[in-house]
Parts: sequence; C-alpha cells; structure tokens
Amino acid sequence: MADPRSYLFVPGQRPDRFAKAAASGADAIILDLEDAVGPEQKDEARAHVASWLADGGAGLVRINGQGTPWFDDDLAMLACYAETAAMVPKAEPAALAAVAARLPGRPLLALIESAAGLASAREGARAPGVARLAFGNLDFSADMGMDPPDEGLDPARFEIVLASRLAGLPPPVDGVRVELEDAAGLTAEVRRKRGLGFGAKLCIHPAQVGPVNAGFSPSAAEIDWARRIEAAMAEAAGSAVRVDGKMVDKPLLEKARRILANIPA
Ligand SMILES: CC(C)(COP(=O)(O)OP(=O)(O)OC[C@H]1O[C@@H](n2cnc3c(N)ncnc32)[C@H](O)[C@@H]1OP(=O)(O)O)[C@@H](O)C(=O)NCCC(=O)NCCSC(=O)C[C@H](O)C(=O)O
Ligand SMILES: [Mg+2]
Repeated sequence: MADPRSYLFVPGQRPDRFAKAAASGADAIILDLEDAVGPEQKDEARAHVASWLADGGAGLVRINGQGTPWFDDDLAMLACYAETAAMVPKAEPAALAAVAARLPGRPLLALIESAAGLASAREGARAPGVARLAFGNLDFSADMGMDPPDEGLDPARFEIVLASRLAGLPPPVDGVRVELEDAAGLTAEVRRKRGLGFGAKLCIHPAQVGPVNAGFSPSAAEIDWARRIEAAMAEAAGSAVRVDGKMVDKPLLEKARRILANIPA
C-alpha cells in the first residue's frame, strides 16, 4: 500500500467522531491520547480507543510521552492490538527505544517536536520500529521559544527530510495547520511542503483532508510532463534532450518516474 498522504487526528475522548474521521477520506487516522485530551479524560479516552480497536476500527494511536503518568497504561492497552501502529510524541531516541521494547516489531510514527528530538533526528530515524518521521511544529516552536511564520521552521523541516532520506524512510509528514477555514492557504502550503520533500501532512479537521490528498498527489499536468519526459528520454536512449525549452537528463527522468509511481490507484 502507498504511504499515507493525510493523517487526521481525532481526540480519544470524542468516540462520536471516530467514524467521521474514518469516513473523511484521510489515508490514515490518528486516535489521540496525548495533547488533544485533558488530564482528567485520559483514562476515559484510552477506554474509548480500546473499544474502537476491539470492534475492528482502524487507526494509529498517539500515546502519551515517556515520563508522563499515562505512558505505561497507553502501552499496555496498545500491546493488546498487535496490528495497531503507534505515534510517539516528543520522539527522541530513548523514548523510541522504550516504546519499541514494549511493542516489539510495531511500526512507529516518530513525532519530532523538541530541540533534542531534532538534534537526534538522524539517530531517531534509524531506531528500531521507526517507519516514518513527522514534524510537530506547535510543540517544536514552544520548546524553542519561537513564534515564527511557517517558513521560519524550514531549517527544522530540512533536517527531518534529510534524516528520513539517510535512514531510507519515506518522505516525512509535515505538521498541522491550525487555520480551519482556509482551503486556498492550505493548498498553497501543501504545494510548498511537497517542494521541500514532504510526502504527507497531519490534519486536524475533515475539511483539511481533501486539499492535503490532492496536494500530495501528482496533478494531471505533472503526469503529462512525466510521461513526455519518459518518452523523450527513451527516444534519446538516456542522453540529455530538450523538452519544452528545457534541458532534461537523468535526475529529471528519476523525478518523472517518482511522479508516475505516485499516481493514486
Ligand atoms: C479543532 C476542532 C476542536 C474543531 O471542532 P468543531 O468546531 O466542533 O468542528 P466543526 O463544527 O467544524 O465540525 C464539523 C464536522 O466535522 C466533524 N469533525 C470535526 N473535527 C473532526 C475530527 N478531528 N475528526 C472527525 N470529525 C471531526 C464534526 O463532528 C462535525 O461533524 P457533523 O456534526 O457530522 O457535521 C476539532 O476539529 C478537533 O478536535 N480537531 C482535532 C484536534 C486534535 O486532535 N488536536 C491534537 C493534534 S494537533 C497536535 O497535537 C500538534 C502536534 O503535536 C504539534 O506539537 O505540532
Ligand atoms: Mg505536539
């Protein structure tokens, strides 16, 4: 199966929204036990998520972080659902190792959202179980004492893309956009993040899923371009050629092949 383009969060204490999330068109949903759930609702949220999973409901589970009072109980619950992947918040190598030790072989989505997490992202990306990296832009900004425009976080994004590439992981998942009613802004943002090397985005509302899926799928124009590049390079037997007034050679052929490989079924 292709790597998800969209991951929609749904708070664990809102079981009335689990089925809506699953039907939203998101490639994956994340049942959240962490920051969307207040301290008084943690046990109730975990019970709702367990019940959903026991009934065959889909989704990853974002557990609470290592060192919180809920970490052990979250892991004990997840141990009962062997097919369920986990998102690890505040992902640093020690936290990832602790989760992998309790859930051996389980795919982990590592949320890089602290200064220490970013500084050790290359090690974290190679940790046992880690299947993909994601960026937690809100916690990262808070941890760094920053309040930048979105572009101000691009150096951190570059490091996450690089760590993913070095570890042989899929293109990482960009963080959330808190504006809930700005489809045009989201569309432009996704285009920009794809250009930075991301392959997916975290979503917080069903309305964000469509623009995110579209933005991380090749457009008709890109598919047309890629097919013409393949044809031109085949005709030139792999040598450099001119297409649309531009030089095309092997790296662009590889880009064309990536586009064609990512056409949704
Ligand atoms: C942000 C929200 C609290 C907004 O909720 P609300 O104002 O109630 O939404 P709407 O009235 O617009 O809802 C319209 C319909 O859509 C359904 N809905 C809304 N959100 C979801 C959802 N997330 N999943 C499924 N369904 C959803 C409503 O039920 C309505 O349906 P209907 O009545 O049939 O029309 C809310 O969207 C929300 O809680 N979002 C998720 C918040 C969350 O999980 N936050 C944590 C993740 S972000 C994060 O942690 C950042 C990261 O860690 C970092 O550090 O960067
Ligand atoms: Mg966070």
